[in-house]
Amino acid sequence: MEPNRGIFLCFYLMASGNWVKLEKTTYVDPAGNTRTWETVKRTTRQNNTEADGVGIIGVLKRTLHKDCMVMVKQFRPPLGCCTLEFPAGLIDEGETAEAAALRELKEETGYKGEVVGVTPVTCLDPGLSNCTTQIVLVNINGDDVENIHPTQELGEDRRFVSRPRRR
Ligand SMILES: Nc1nc(=O)[nH]c2c1ncn2[C@H]1C[C@H](O)[C@@H](COP(=O)(O)OP(=O)(O)O)O1
Repeated sequence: MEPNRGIFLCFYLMASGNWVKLEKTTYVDPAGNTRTWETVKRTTRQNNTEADGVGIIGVLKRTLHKDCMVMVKQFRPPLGCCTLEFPAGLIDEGETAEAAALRELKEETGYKGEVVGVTPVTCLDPGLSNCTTQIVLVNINGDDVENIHPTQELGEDRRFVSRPRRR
């Protein structure tokens, strides 16, 4: 993202919940016109961090196997269905993006990884939200005994449970 932050005049709170809030942002555009924008913000962003969360590209490396990308299938209430996603999650108080990535990878996939790279802060939906993410590249040693039988530690509300097919 560019360092130029524009000129914000005020933020009018339209609605607020435990996790997100909706604001009307009054700002001056590059042509000098005063305008408004409806903006969604997370209420959970920690102090001293520019990123709300991390997305994790986890590469599973095993002897005599091709490298695999690790993805998680989980129920997502905003969509009302399950999605196949890169592991991801919010950064906790006092946590670095690297530490959040290793913690979330373990929670969501059961794998223990090693960070090999981190992107600058990115925004995936800047027309809607100021929500920001850092993508963390993680190698997973699939030959490591800790990674032979990984167990997901996702909350019950987000776990994907496969049901028997109807006949
Ligand atoms: N927008 C949200 N609404 C909620 O009602 N609850 C939410 C929102 N965003 C996050 N959460 C909750 C759900 C989880 O219990 C925790 C942690 O989520 P995390 O794993 O860090 O992030 P995601 O993978 O992006 O859900 O927060």
